[in-house]
Amino acid sequence: MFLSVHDLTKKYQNKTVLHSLSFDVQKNEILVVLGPSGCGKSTLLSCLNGFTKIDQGDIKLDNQDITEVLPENRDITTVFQSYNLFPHMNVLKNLMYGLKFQKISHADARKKALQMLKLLQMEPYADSRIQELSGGQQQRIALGRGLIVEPKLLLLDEPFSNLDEKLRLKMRQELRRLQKELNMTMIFVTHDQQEAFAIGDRILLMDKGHIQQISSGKELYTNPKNTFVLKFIGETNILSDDDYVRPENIHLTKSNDGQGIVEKVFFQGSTIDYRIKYNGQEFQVTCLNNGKIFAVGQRVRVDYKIAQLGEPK
Ligand SMILES: Nc1ncnc2c1ncn2[C@@H]1O[C@H](COP(=O)(O)OP(=O)(O)OP(=O)(O)O)[C@@H](O)[C@H]1O
Repeated sequence: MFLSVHDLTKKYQNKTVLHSLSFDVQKNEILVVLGPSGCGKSTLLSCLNGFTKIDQGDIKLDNQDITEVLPENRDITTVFQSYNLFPHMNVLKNLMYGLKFQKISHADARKKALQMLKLLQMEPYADSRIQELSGGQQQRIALGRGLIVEPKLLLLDEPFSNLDEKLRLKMRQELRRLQKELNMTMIFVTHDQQEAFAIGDRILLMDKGHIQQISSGKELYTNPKNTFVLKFIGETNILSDDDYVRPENIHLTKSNDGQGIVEKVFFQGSTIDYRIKYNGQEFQVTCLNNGKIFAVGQRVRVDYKIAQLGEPK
């Protein structure tokens, strides 16, 4: 395994915030760390890059035990939500800055920075001042500064959360493109599950410093291991301790003697969400908008197949 984390434990005073985490990351993989606010995502990154000392466990990167290695010698770079760009340097110089600590000539550093600008599709901005760039452009340069040093591992801590929705979607695709072109290994932290699905080869879902599940996004959604995963990922109708049905897996048919009653209609554009009262329980249902929209008070037949926790649907 390229990155191997074993039994990683972190305590602040007497409070354990990371509980014996063990996981691997393959070379050229993007692992997304997902979880609610305060679950320990940033602390985990900080333990990996070495800025936070761990209490227990070990970390191996590319066959080297880096548990006790100083941050600057770990060959790991972190890109943060705040861009941390230098306002007094132009775009090209900001990119070249990352190479300052590598033993390469000024001319080669400049050449590499120009190549990176090309890869980022920002060639016209080489001489621009940082303040002249939009938020998305600044984020792209911050990403470029992390990528240019070609670290063994690139850590990204909610890098797109300052961007508007449209730009965020674009940057997700951009990141995947850059990762493929540069063959990078990345760990990407987010609390946004759509972002996790879009970016991650696999997702490590965490809660209160414990790993709840590590798998592909599809597996996380269709085969949640426990109630936390089930409730955290997507919407769901819980029927009993282990039984549930996802809103899109409920089929409604107009029927005057149907046992379900439409209580609320939420028009979403391409889909329509309904709240249905059926069998003494409220159900959330998502239907494709095929032009036939049920009205509030309509009686409907309700069909679904029950899914069970921990079992493939
Ligand atoms: N320096 C510190 N001293 C004490 N407790 C800390 C410190 N840093 C983090 N914590 C605690 O560790 C836990 C995990 O925090 P962390 O910032 O890693 O969570 P997170 O998942 O990144 O949250 P968010 O999504 O809100 O950024 C929290 O309970 C936090 O209060």
